[in-house]
Amino acid sequence: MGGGNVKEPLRLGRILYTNVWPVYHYFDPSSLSFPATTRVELPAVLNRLLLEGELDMSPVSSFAYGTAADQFMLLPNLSVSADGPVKSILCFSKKPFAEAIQGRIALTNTSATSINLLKIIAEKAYGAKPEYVTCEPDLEQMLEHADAALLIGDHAIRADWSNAAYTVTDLGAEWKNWTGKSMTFAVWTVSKQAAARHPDRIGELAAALAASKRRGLEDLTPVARQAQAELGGELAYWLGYFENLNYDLTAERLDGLELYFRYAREMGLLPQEAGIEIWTDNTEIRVNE
Ligand SMILES: C=C(O[C@@H]1C=C(C(=O)O)C=C[C@H]1O)C(=O)O
Repeated sequence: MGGGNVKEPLRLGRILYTNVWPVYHYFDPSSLSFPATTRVELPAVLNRLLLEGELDMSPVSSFAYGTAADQFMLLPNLSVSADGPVKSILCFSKKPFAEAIQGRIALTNTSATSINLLKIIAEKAYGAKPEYVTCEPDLEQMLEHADAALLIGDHAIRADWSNAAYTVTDLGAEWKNWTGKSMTFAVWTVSKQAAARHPDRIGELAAALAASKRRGLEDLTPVARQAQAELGGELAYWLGYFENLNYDLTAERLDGLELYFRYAREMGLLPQEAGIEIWTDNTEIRVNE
């Protein structure tokens, strides 16, 4: 028997961006056998809420997990990853990328993984020493004061649709060209405390998300139609966008993520080694109360 108060809701987070929709399209928290609340927020907000103990399980920036990996575990086979271009982690510049990143870079305040990925690429791959400023995700304002601007998620997609004049650099593609590896931007992260208190709930939740993802990926058309209805664009764009993303957490994904963590550690962006721990049904010692 799992411990914990049965009336106490499980506090879930969900990323506001479209990129997670294939995982959630057939997920209905009200059909879980236990009460659950959901906060839908930008990644940077979810990162803070999870790290502060305000959420029990949420997809968060993989960088945020890396900052406190000892207190959290990852739900199996879930991520937002790309093996090459990602299409929504985009650096916009007026000059070619290699030149623009020598100057001042405006970083979206909605991200943690991608802003550090850009620092790693700029400094380690290009030997640049840029100046960074953190900004609201508004491309025109960002480029008023900077040589390059990084946007993620729907902010990047919308900016890409309406700003043909800029050089657009896809950081998933940059990472792949440089390292040969995939990049994992977000991971479904559960606090060890919640996993110990409610192992049965976490198991049921992981199964429900896995089932929703399986159905969502089986036929992406309903997901793409909803994205088109809510955000505009072509159906073919959204189908291509979702088909291109990876939602698994295989050995190949972990390999790419571990290299990212290693580089972040080497640059002093991460305070400590981040060992990756995956939740399984029997990870936790179950406390009988
Ligand atoms: C692919 C994406 O992945 C994301 C990037 C994140 C980050 O940079 O911290 C966090 C969550 C994901 O939404 C995207 O937002 O475009």
